[in-house]
Amino acid sequence: MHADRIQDSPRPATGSEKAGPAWSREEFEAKLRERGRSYHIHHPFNVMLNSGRATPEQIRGWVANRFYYQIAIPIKDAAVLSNCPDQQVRRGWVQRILDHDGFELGGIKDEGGVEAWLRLAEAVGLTREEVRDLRHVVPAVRFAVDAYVNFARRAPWQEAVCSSLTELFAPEIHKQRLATWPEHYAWIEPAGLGYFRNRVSQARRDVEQGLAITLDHFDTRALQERALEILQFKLDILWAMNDAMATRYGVNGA
Ligand SMILES: O=C(O)c1cc(C(=O)O)c2c(n1)C(=O)C(=O)c1cc(C(=O)O)[nH]c1-2
Repeated sequence: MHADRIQDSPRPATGSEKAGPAWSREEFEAKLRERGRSYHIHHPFNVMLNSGRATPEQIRGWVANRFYYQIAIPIKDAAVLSNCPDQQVRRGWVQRILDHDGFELGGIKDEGGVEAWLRLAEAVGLTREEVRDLRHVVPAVRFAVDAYVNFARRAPWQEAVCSSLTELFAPEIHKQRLATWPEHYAWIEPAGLGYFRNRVSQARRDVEQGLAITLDHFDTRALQERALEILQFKLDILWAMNDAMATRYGVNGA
């Protein structure tokens, strides 16, 4: 992981000649998207889950461990808000907290993503209690997730925004689950997959905002390279979570 380098390195010089000229917005966006090659969609543990080779125990292990990520996301987003002096950005960003924590306002009620994840947990045969008390969360998953929250607390808010850009690649992984799980895991109640359905459109909207901020802020070559490093740090967090789950629950061969 690159956490130490990201958190403790000095800020890069802006406009440094050594770094070369800034990439155009299109080139920069393409470089960010290229990093999708190290998204956890390619991790052997995830490939196992989505190709139908996982046992119920492995699926339960994944759902229970991922819950720790789910509850960390709104805390991470609150950290971004707390560091951000731009009202317009906060107005957009606050939606992410509502997406996960839910809300009840003017007669409209949305239970939110954390609740949807608990429904997924029940659909795969876990109790809400054993998920909420985090008894199944393996230490390295906890450390990886905590590294993300701590980064968002300590980094300039634009860097924390940039670190959310793994969401560029998330609609694909959610769509993959929706396409493969009902066929491979008929024992899972389909209503339990609602979380993945909701996230396809929510992630697209998140990415629109996160990408616009990143393309605007990281506008020298040195800053653009730093943005790539931050994105890689976050990709590594997701990869490390999968490594930890693979170690605990095993990976079945093809
Ligand atoms: O299931 C996944 O593979 C996956 C990955 C990611 C991601 O790329 O960080 C997120 C989500 N799901 C997700 O559901 C979600 O709400 C989310 C928020 C964020 C973020 O960094 O702010 N990432 C993700």
